[in-house]
Amino acid sequence: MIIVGLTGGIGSGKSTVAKQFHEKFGIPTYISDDEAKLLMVTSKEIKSELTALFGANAYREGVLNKPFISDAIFNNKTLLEQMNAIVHPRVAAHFKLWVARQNTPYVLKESAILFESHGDQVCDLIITVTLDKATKIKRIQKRDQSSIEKIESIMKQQWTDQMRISKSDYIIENDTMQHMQEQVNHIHNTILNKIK
Ligand SMILES: CC(C)(COP(=O)(O)OP(=O)(O)OC[C@H]1O[C@@H](n2cnc3c(N)ncnc32)[C@H](O)[C@@H]1O)[C@@H](O)C(=O)NCCC(=O)NCCS
Ligand SMILES: Nc1ncnc2c1ncn2[C@@H]1O[C@H](COP(=O)(O)OP(=O)(O)OP(=O)(O)O)[C@@H](O)[C@H]1O
Repeated sequence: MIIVGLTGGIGSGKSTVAKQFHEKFGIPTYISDDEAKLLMVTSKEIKSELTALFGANAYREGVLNKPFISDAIFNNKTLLEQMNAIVHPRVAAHFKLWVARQNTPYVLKESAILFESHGDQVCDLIITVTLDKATKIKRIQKRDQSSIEKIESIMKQQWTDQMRISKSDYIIENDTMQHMQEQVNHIHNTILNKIK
């Protein structure tokens, strides 16, 4: 079995693309952000280390205090890196266990920060989802009413599309659903042929 990384900046459409691979072709998809968030509330070690890093406000009644953490990290690279150093090694270990349970020709590991977190090192192939900045912002705001300032501060902490593209095997331009689906079909068939 091979591991295919699926990355792209905030709002590029990674989750939507991952859903296509899963629903159309039954490819197991590991959504790193969802798994990270789950581990951040279920792992005693992560909870205590995040509480030591951010203080008692990190959690409210056992629930991650997202607005507080978001405000703290997205304008503070050092703090972001400290949080990542607590969370990401645990996500990597969890991913390894998950992969061992799968039984398909390939699996997808979806992460906005695949390269930044060095998750690309366990991937055999990498797909980057691209989209122009203005459309990304429009779609994010429609999805979750984030402010432009918040979106821009997150974008600044992530790699650019150019950097991702230079290290990727396949690119999906997510301009329209139909175009995206055509590219997903093509890439799925190409990967299957490659590993035959
Ligand atoms: C910081 C948190 C609490 C902010 O939550 P909030 O609901 O305000 O924002 P949301 O989760 O929608 O994140 C918005 C976007 O930020 C980006 N993002 C999230 N975590 C990170 C990170 N560690 N580094 C860079 N970008 C990130 C993603 O593109 C994400 O879609 C939350 O994102 C979180 O718990 N992040 C840690 C988990 C993680 O590292 N995920 C990244 C992929 S593994
Ligand atoms: N081709 C498309 N046409 C129109 N809307 C789309 C398309 N692809 C995705 N979207 C919408 O754009 C928004 C962002 O997509 P999605 O949540 O998949 O992005 P993401 O890259 O996973 O984002 P994040 O990094 O923030 O988690 C969603 O509301 C989604 O429904």
